[in-house]
Amino acid sequence: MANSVPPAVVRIDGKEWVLPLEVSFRTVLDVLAQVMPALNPLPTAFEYEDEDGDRITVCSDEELTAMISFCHWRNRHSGRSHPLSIYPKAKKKKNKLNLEVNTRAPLTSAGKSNPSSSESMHSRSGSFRRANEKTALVKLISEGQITRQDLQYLEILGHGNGGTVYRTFHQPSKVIMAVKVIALDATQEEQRQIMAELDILHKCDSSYIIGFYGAFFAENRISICAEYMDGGSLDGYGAIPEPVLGRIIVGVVKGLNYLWSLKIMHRDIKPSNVLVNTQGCVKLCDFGVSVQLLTSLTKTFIGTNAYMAPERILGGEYGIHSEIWSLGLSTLEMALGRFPYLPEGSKPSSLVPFELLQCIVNEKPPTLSLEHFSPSLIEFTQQW
Ligand SMILES: Nc1ncnc2c1ncn2[C@@H]1O[C@H](COP(=O)(O)OP(=O)(O)OP(=O)(O)O)[C@@H](O)[C@H]1O
Repeated sequence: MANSVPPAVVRIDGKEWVLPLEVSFRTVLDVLAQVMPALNPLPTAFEYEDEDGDRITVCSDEELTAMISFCHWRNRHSGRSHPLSIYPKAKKKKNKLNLEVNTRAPLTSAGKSNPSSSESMHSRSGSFRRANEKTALVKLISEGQITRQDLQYLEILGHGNGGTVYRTFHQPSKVIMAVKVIALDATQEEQRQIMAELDILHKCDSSYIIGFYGAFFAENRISICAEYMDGGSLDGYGAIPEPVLGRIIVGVVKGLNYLWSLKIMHRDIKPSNVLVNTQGCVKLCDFGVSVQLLTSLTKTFIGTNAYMAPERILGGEYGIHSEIWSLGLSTLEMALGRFPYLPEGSKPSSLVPFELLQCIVNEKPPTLSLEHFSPSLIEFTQQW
């Protein structure tokens, strides 16, 4: 079938190249190296500018697909083939966990070093990434709701208490996303309320919060479509070295601070709800924006949350102090590589034994030893 959309064309060092169908990221890097033979070191990624002039980094086939979607979108709007300039880029070094660590102060949008936020995990490549996601989001929202027919489930990323998360390809936008499918016992009215409450996620705009693409009900299941994080959740990394952990915690605290500024409580802080990607971004997911969704989930939820603060176990009021407890316990778990109340090698199951809850309520909170950790990390984990 003839395609009426002008093809995607890139401009490399003044030369134009019509991107072949099914072009791979590797091929684009090879072409870059051929067109610009003086490049040293060889590029491992490249950049382009989006419609706001933000630089977007491409370092995978998925990101190349997003760039091509952007070219097509721009061509459709202008009605002509609009070459997109791309620029070679050498990638930063990665650490043992494959997380990119930004050791310099991050750059402001004006490109200057910002000393006041030198603790930030959010590197400039993180902001490129965010702009990339923003383009995808704007495109998705302008093209309407996501439906089941648009989704191609690729693999299971994990199972939680309420549902299953799939790495999923959204055909119309060519975006890879994470779709969480939860079986729910909710009436039509409750479903309508959940959708209305989830709407606030469209307004969340922080580099420390997972991007939200949309949600839909099909039969008695809700599918929540969110940004895919290729590093997964932090429950799978074992003991995280302190310099990396420090930066992760900065990201988590910034994410929580952002949610609290919107009067949203997370309500489920734990390592499996902190996601990372290979760009070095740290983002929070699974926070409780929908009261109705939480209510419907408790109808099917069995077990107890092992990260609950003592006052919550005792039926007291939930507040920021309860979130701080869960943050502290999660920090201990990520530092030790095991749930701090349980002996080495074991994981807290969803069905937490009564003795564990008793222990949380009655015993002194666990601590880190000075032998293995810095005084500042120890002090941080004792702020509950
Ligand atoms: N956006 C995402 N990108 C990549 N992986 C994800 C994403 N969201 C979830 N996952 C993976 O799927 C797993 C299951 O997630 P889910 O939210 O269902 O459960 P959980 O947080 O592990 O447990 P619970 O349901 O008890 O909160 C996570 O542990 C994580 O590894």
